[in-house]
Amino acid sequence: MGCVLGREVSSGIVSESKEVKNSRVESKRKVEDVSVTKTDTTSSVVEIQNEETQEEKVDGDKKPRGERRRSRPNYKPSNLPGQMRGDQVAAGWPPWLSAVCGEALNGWIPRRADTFEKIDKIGSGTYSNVYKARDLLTGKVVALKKVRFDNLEPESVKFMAREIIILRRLNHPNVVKLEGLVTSRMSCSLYLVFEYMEHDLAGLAASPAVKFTEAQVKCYMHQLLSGLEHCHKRGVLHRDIKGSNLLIDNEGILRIADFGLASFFDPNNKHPMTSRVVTLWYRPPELLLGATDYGVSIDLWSAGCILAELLAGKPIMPGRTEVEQLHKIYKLCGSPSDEYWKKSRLPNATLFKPREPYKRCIRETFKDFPPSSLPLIETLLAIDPVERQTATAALKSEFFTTEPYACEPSSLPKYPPSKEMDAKRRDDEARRLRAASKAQGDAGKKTRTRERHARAMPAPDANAELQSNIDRRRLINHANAKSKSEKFPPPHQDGALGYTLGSSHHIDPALVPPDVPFSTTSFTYSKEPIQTWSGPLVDPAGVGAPRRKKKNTGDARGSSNLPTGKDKSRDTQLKGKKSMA
Ligand SMILES: Nc1ncnc2c1ncn2[C@@H]1O[C@H](COP(=O)(O)OP(=O)(O)OP(=O)(O)O)[C@@H](O)[C@H]1O
Repeated sequence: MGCVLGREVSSGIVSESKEVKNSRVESKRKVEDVSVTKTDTTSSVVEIQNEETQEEKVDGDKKPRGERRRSRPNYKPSNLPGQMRGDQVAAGWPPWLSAVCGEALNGWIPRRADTFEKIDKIGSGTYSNVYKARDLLTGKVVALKKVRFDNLEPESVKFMAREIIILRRLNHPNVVKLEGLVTSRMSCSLYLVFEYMEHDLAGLAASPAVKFTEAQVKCYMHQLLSGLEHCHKRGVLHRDIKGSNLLIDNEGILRIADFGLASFFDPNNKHPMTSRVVTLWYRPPELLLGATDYGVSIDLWSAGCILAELLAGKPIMPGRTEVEQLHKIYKLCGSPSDEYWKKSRLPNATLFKPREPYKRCIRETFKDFPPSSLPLIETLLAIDPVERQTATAALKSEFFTTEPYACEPSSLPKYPPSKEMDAKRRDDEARRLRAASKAQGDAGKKTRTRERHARAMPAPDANAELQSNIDRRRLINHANAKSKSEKFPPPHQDGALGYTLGSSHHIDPALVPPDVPFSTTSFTYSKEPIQTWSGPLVDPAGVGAPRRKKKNTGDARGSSNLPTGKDKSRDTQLKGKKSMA
């Protein structure tokens, strides 16, 4: 049975068992800002429990999967003394979880699955499914994020652990709050319990019925920057700020969610971190250029993209590939100054330095925006990360201190459900209708543009093009778990996990869009098979074939051996092959 322990569970945020209370766990370092309540409960059986039970039955008499695969419980922040770990297991936590994030479990006992009633599936992420559910102890509607362990690897477990540890360090009205964890001593499944949020900003922005006023944009941006300010003050970088990760409730409160890519950082004790984070459209230039030494400015860039997007009514830089993304950035924000190239020493600088500098044209492009927004956009979208300043500084900018002031969250309209998932459903429905009407000779062109701009390509898909130095084992492991590995950058490339940096990016010229005027002589060209995170090795014969030279067109500057139409279609096929696997 899923919940073998069958002990008392909490009704609220946290519950505390006798055992935990009496143990040394209690006397050890407490996670900040966690209130502890004690409740006695009974339980009733619901669907979630069945799911969990099934999983454990599959494992039969073997150890739970989490335990079996816990080959390297070496996640530093959680290396609890054995006694404490024992106490946590006695309190009902599975050993594998205690091993990787014991610190974050202190003061909590696991909630039982049978104390929740699943209502609906509301989202599905890279490594999780999210359900709307009712907490049977409180009657409150919550969101349950079920972490998928179908492809359990120590790395995935560590990333999940990091998310939990980070979430428990944060406590702010504009940051989603982890209210508890559902698991049991014998279970290898895990649900994160969150307050239920009805909307997300991407869904609202994509809704044809919604057009934000300046005061409303200020209200959302103020909340976003306040949440970011809190994260940054607590040494947390979010690393995936985008509309679909900004949840909004019916009271207009915005909370930053999805800390799956977040990491701790300490400006005084820097470690190299992976540059393969942040969804492409919101990714700052330094990450595209391979920076591994970065800080809060990466989140501020994303916030700048969101501010401009809310005012423009559509994403401002919807690149399809990393190269195209960088090109869009250069066209809007200008290319880096010589001084910046020199001081930044970015790994991909020589690959992406344009032959001619690009002029910055933010003010011209956004001339219809409220004048007070332009200095803030200029700051947040500065090419040099240092110039982006901080969330605290942004909150003091004239955008927020001039009329019309930010409206009160409670005065925001009550929107119908508008999750990104709802937008997807709308798109699917529109597509279905279009297909039907096309058959009658009427292709609904109007909705198409909006639909195409409505969602950012997730970081994983966008990144797939540049993965070449990934070890084969991970590659095969991830072939069936689309984009998961991108969500979980390899720990050996992420200083946040205490590993040293590993491979660097290899750029395949075949993947450069034809309108990008970078010097292709600076692209490395390899006959080695392209490896990606999201699929198997491609046919080396196809990849290594010599390319024909092609004349540059459009605004491309200088000669290029960028792919021809034929090359491109072959590359597209190759890419298709990769992602299909
Ligand atoms: N507290 C919540 N209330 C309501 N819906 C939520 C909540 N948390 C998450 N969701 C929904 O579930 C989706 C996936 O959640 P989340 O982004 O945390 O998972 P993920 O696996 O990290 O996803 P991704 O790969 O998209 O980053 C969200 O886009 C959102 O629509």
